[in-house]
Amino acid sequence: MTDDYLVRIGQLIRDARQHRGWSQANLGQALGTSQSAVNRIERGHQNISLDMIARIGEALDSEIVSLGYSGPMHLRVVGGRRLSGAIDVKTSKNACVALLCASLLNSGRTVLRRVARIEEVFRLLEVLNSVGVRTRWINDGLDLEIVPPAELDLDAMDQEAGRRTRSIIMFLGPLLHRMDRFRIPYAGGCDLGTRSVEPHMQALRRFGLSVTATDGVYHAVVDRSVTPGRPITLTERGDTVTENALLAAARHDGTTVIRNASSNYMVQDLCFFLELLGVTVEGVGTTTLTVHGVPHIDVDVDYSPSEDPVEAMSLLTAAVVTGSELTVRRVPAEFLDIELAVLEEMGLDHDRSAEYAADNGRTRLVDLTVRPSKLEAPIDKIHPMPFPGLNIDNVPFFAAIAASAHGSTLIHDWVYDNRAIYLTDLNRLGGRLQLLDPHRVLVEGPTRWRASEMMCPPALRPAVVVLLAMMAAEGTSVLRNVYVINRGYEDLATRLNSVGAQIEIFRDI
Ligand SMILES: CC(=O)N[C@H]1[C@@H](OP(=O)(O)OP(=O)(O)OC[C@H]2O[C@@H](n3ccc(=O)[nH]c3=O)[C@H](O)[C@@H]2O)O[C@H](CO)[C@@H](O)[C@@H]1O
Ligand SMILES: C=C(OP(=O)(O)O)C(=O)O
Repeated sequence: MTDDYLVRIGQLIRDARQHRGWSQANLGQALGTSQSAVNRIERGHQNISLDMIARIGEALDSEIVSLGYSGPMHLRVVGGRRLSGAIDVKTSKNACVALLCASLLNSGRTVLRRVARIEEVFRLLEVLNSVGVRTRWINDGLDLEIVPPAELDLDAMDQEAGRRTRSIIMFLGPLLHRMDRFRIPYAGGCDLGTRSVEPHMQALRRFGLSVTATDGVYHAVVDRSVTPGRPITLTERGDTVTENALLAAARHDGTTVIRNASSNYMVQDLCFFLELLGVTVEGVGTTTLTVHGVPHIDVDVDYSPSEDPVEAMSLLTAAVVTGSELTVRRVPAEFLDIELAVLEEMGLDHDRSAEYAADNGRTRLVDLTVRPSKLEAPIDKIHPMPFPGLNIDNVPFFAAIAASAHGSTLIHDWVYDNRAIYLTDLNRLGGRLQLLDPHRVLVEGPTRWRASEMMCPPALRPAVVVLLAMMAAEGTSVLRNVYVINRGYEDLATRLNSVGAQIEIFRDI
């Protein structure tokens, strides 16, 4: 291997080690070697065999390099290019995964229109297929047809696929109506620090579900003599917990009141879908949902999930950081109200079209044209709140936007333990972000972005933010192992290229 390769491999190893939170000594110990040997490897001063690379990858739980086409996908970004034209927002990951789980309530055929072809959906489809649900892409791969079997074979479940998504937790609500005992794997998803499932258990206990967790598996038992009775008050106004409670209430023979419910976009999509299944949901868009369930659902149903506000925010951010004029079409503006108000205060020059209805007939969309603007840092901190507050998943995009603005911006992500930390990866690209504590980042702008080569942070939104900053940086950057981006965005590189970006997809060796 040439010295250059040794240096690059060394950098990848250092990145992977730091992402794991390990010191060189920790890695040395795991490999049965010394800290100084690890130091030499990371600086590219030590010849290293493929076998050693594989061992390091295993120790760090990260594929450093891989052989063959199916290895991790990387992006090579030629930055500093202006974007132009128009780009459409796709349907949301978070509604699609909830609707896939909801299809388990129905004995009939479910068709979901324009489902985003993303890894998170693929994982859930693998799980559904493994337990006997027939799914196929129809209409040239645009739409998804789902037909459940009379009996699910949960013992055959693809545990590996299940463990890679947090959404598997939303099997609990539908399954408790189908069987008295069952097992599902622990919920996974982005590495954002501890994410409690306790609120789910607290809500579903009211439907007679008790769960014990051992060896990576939830063992669920249902006591059918237990019914919710009085209103269920959620201890957290979380999205998936609200969805799980809705899924359980949908086939409960009676009325269930859910208080402190999330009224966020994916919950609304689920409510509209449940209505098509014959379930009545009062209070959609509010924090109290009253569900009139139906014990047996056997209908052929056809639903169009709405557009993704977080993807819309990502595309708007792409325009802002590259100083471009870009039209983002099909933006679910009602779920970006605060974000747009803040951007307006910061000085973003933009136009909105008149509103029009999404294909579900309910969600309101607009086309937004963003123009190059001289942005000022916002006076107040950026912080998320459950809807109708600023969307939790949109907070990371404000780090890139704040870095483009004049002045300092405080970003307070109180929600996740790790997500704000990953934003400091922007410093590798010339950003000036100071981590004040695990939840608060101070961003100084404006930024002269510079190209760099780095690993994707293991969290979806920070990873996209890094990609967007690479698009703004003059020169060629490399972003390695972008599975986490593909988890939530369909063909992002190709679609950004269609409006003027230059991003090449490649794999190792
Ligand atoms: C598949 C899906 O839809 N995923 C979304 C969903 O995940 P999900 O519903 O799984 O979110 P979590 O349950 O992990 O909640 C996110 C975090 O917020 C905290 N929390 C939440 C509500 C609350 O009232 N108080 C509180 O403290 C939780 O403890 C947790 O730390 O919602 C998250 C928060 O919007 C989004 O980032 C995810 O994209
Ligand atoms: C945190 C996210 O997703 P998930 O709940 O699927 O991990 C996200 O969409 O940013």
